[in-house]
Parts: sequence; C-alpha cells; structure tokens
Amino acid sequence: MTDLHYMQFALQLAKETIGQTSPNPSVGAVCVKQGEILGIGTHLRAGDAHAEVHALQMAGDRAQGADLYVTLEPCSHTGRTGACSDAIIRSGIRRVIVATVDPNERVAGRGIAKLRAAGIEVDVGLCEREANMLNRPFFHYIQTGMPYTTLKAAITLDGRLATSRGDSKWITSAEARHHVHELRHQYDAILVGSGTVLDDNPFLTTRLPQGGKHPIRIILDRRLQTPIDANVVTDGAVQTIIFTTSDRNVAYPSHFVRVERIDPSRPFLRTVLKKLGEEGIMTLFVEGGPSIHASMIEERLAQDAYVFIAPKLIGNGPSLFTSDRAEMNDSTKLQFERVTQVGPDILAYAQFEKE
Ligand SMILES: Nc1c(/N=C/[C@@H](O)[C@H](O)[C@H](O)COP(=O)(O)O)[nH]c(=O)[nH]c1=O
Ligand SMILES: [Zn+2]
Repeated sequence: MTDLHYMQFALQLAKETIGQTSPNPSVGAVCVKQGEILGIGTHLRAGDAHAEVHALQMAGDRAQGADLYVTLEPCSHTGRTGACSDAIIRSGIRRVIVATVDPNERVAGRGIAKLRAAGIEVDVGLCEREANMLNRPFFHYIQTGMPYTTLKAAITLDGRLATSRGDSKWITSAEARHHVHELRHQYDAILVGSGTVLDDNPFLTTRLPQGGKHPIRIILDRRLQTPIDANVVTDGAVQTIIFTTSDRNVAYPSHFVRVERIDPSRPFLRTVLKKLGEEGIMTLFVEGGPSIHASMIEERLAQDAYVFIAPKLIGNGPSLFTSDRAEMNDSTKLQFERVTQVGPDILAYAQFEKE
C-alpha cells in the first residue's frame, strides 16, 4: 500500500469525529510497519487522548521502526494531555508523515522540529488540502477567536424563504430537512433571530433516528421578545442563551436559559460572536431569518453557507438576502464547493470569498 492510502485512512478516522472534538481539531493517526497496520487512533473529544497516542498505545512495542501517518502536526506543548511529539520519540517510530502543519502559534512547526531533532524522518504535505479543509473551522477559530459561522437557508427556486403571507411549511423535502439535522449535530451552537422564534416557535434540536448532539441554542433578541413559553425556553433539551440589548426583566426558567445583555453601543452581532468564541463555541450554525443572514453577510461574519433550493416557485415573499446592491460588481461573492441533490431539492454548499 502507498503512503496516500494510509493518509486517506487517517483522514477518514478524523472525519468521523467532526463536531465532537470542539474546541480541539479532528485528527486521525495510523501506525504501519511493512504494510501491516499496528495501530489506529482518532481524537474523540477535548481533554481525551490525542489520535497519535491512541495509535501508539495500540501498536505497543511494535511501534519501534514503524511509520506514523497523522492528519495534523503532532503537538509539542503539554496541554490537557502529554505532548504527542514526546510520545512519538519515546515509541521508536522511524518516520512520521504529516498532512498539514498546525496553525496554532504555540505549535506551528515546533512538533515537527522536535521530531527531526530526535532523528525521526518527517514528511509534510501529503493530502494537505484535504486536511486543511477538514479542520477549516478549527483553524479559523484558533486564528480569530471567533466561531466558524455557517449560514443555512431553505429557498424556493425563485429565492424565497416564505410566501408573502409568511408561510414556509414546507419549502424543502423531508430528506432535506433530515440533512439539516445531520448538519446541526456537527455544530457547537445554532443561532436564530427572535423573528424566527416568534414566527416558527422552533425547537432547533437535532432529531435524527439514531440520536445526535443538540447544539447550544443562541437567540438574538434585542428587545427580549422571546416568549417564556417558547419551545427553546421550555423544552429543556439543551441550553438556550438569549442575547439582548434590552434592560427588561423576563422570568425565564433559569436552569437552562441564560439572558446575556450586550451594551447597545457595541456592534451587536460581532460582540455576540466574540462572546461565543470566548465561551469555547468553535462552530456556529445560523438558521436565519433573512435579516440575520443579511447582517452576517454585510459584516463579513459568515465563512460558508448551505442553501437548500426547492423546485418550487411562489413569486412574492421574503428573499434570502435583503440587502440592496446597486451594481452587480458590488455583489457578495462566494465559491461553490459542492452542489448535490437531496431528495427533490438541490443543496449548494459555498464558501464566502475572503475579502
Ligand atoms: N421552512 C423550512 C425551514 N425552516 C427553517 C426555520 O425557519 C425553522 O424555524 C426551523 O428549521 C424549525 O426548526 P425545528 O423546530 O427544530 O424543526 N428549513 C428547511 O430546511 N426547510 C424548510 O422548508
Ligand atoms: Zn497531540
């Protein structure tokens, strides 16, 4: 087997833990000697052993003289667990193949330097693009302190979020809505505006047949209009944080609803995201409504977007993006990364172009 084969296996191991390792990256490791796999590992959750340690423990003494494939540069600092670079040196590994370098300035290149100083051969860059895409949210979070923010919208073919009378049940198919729950499972938090709470009374939970992680619910509600009997307030499924600029006092049940006041003189959205980053929220899924999406786009706070497009036309109704650009050149540019069919609907996944 080739190096590529084992690195792709390590990437697959990392991919399976997307969404459960925050605020750490998803990492996979495979230990191989003469074509025999001696150990595999993936980082399961923050605070647990790193992928490399799992793989080396499984290989035991047989790691002596073996190769280790890792999707992210082994750490050199002793965070919550010992440094992987030390464990690799102690294990007698002969060669380490690293897909991409860790952007975390505490680590960048140090892990690799330590391994090379100990006489271990280190090759860097195999499947680098794939490894960087896999941990794009982690890299964004480490470098900006802000949650990696994804917009999600469901529109008709003529770009409408609802009819002119506000009806949106349903635009997309059960298959597409099921896929939304698979996406929710991957995110640390989900955000909607008070308009969506008042219009739809959503649960915003992850309801999959096999279960799934509920993202923390974030409600942007400047005037604190979220009703005390709203589903996000009463269902107790997961924590709900309501961000407001209002001084009103509303008696929400305190055990899983928290009201955070933002100084009205601060940029509301950016301040909320900064606070979420400080609380360790690495990924944020924004389900709308249209004014939230518009603000996220205007303030360049979103990194990518999932747009579900149903084969339906309804004419008038709120459109996906409510800003008003005079020239085509002033459009907000994205790059389609993946366009797939989900049941009868189309799913366009796109990255916002960096300014
Ligand atoms: N109207 C539609 C959506 N609507 C999305 C939001 O407006 C809803 O309030 C939110 O998904 C409800 O969350 P829940 O209570 O947890 O189910 N989203 C979709 O993908 N397709 C639609 O046709
Ligand atoms: Zn490590």
